[in-house]
Amino acid sequence: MNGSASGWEKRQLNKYFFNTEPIPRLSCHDPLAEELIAQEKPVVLTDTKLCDSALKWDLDYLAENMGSEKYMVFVSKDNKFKYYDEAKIRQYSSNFIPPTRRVDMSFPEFVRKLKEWKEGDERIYLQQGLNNTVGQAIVMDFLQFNWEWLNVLQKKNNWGPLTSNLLLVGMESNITPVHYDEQQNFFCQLVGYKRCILFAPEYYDRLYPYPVYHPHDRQSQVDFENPDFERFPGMTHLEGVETVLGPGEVLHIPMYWWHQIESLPNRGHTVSVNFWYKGGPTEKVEHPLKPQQKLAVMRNIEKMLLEALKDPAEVGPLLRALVIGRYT
Ligand SMILES: CC1(C)c2ccccc2-c2ccc(C[C@@H](CC(=O)O)C(=O)C(=O)O)cc21
Ligand SMILES: [Zn+2]
Repeated sequence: MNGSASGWEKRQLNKYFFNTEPIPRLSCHDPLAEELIAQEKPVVLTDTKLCDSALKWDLDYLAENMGSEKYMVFVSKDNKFKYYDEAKIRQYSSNFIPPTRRVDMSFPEFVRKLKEWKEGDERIYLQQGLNNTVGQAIVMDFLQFNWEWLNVLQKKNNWGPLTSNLLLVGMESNITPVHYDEQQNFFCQLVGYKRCILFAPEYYDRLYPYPVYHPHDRQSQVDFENPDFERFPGMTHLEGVETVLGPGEVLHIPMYWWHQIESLPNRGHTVSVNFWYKGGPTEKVEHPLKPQQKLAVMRNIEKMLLEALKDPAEVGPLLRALVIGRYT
């Protein structure tokens, strides 16, 4: 199954309160594909062969070849794996309780836990940067990725350097809640199926990101399964795009685009690799600014105000005094 989930498969997906349109699915040879990437719009590329050498990365192969290193595994009491910035926990005065905890374990140990898992147990999600500590066979597969295709796109779009490749091995039904990243992302699905729901960057006024100083910076405060429309009224106008990504398919998640990623229920564990690139420099600033640029401006204002006021509790009142009755 991929992309246009058929009837019974659609019923398998969580039903949310917002509508979505399908993300275009194109061949990487279709000029429209590169056009959408240049316009910073999401697109599924069905035939890049980007990670074909890794389509064999099933649990046994990875356990066999991921060396005896310990890998970063997140553990959650429910099926949500919300990112949090450990560095910000210390600065953030109030008592922040991390929603997941980090455990380091060897790959064979991770596979055993996956296979022994039963309803009610904590869920696990392996997230590990691909680096030279992984086994020789994995490095060989990695070197056979379709780098020339990626390098051409990187140059055409004037992106910065590739900063990291994350290897992700998750359980069916695991959810990474809606958030944005400040990098361009090519997201490759290798094993299993992931539902990817995306929202345009201008929806920052409908997805209510946490304050920048909060450990959950860049995450939405909204819980799609339990939406609080009183607290977050902008959600009622939310509209997204989505796709179900299958093995061998690549989704471009443009920088600042919100995304929620769900390993499909009852379709087995998932293996993905992502490619994060720094965004390119902004040549000449044109007005009106793009939503992505406005988001960057708002993040800088928050940081400056915090630097000036020190106490996060003073930021809201000052911004209200600045805006209400004057800019509203
Ligand atoms: C949830 C998790 C494991 C995590 C925990 C703690 C710190 C960071 C992260 C982190 C970062 C990226 C992903 C991959 C992907 C989402 C997905 O595929 O689930 C995604 O959002 C992207 O590629 O941009 C997943 C995670
Ligand atoms: Zn992300």
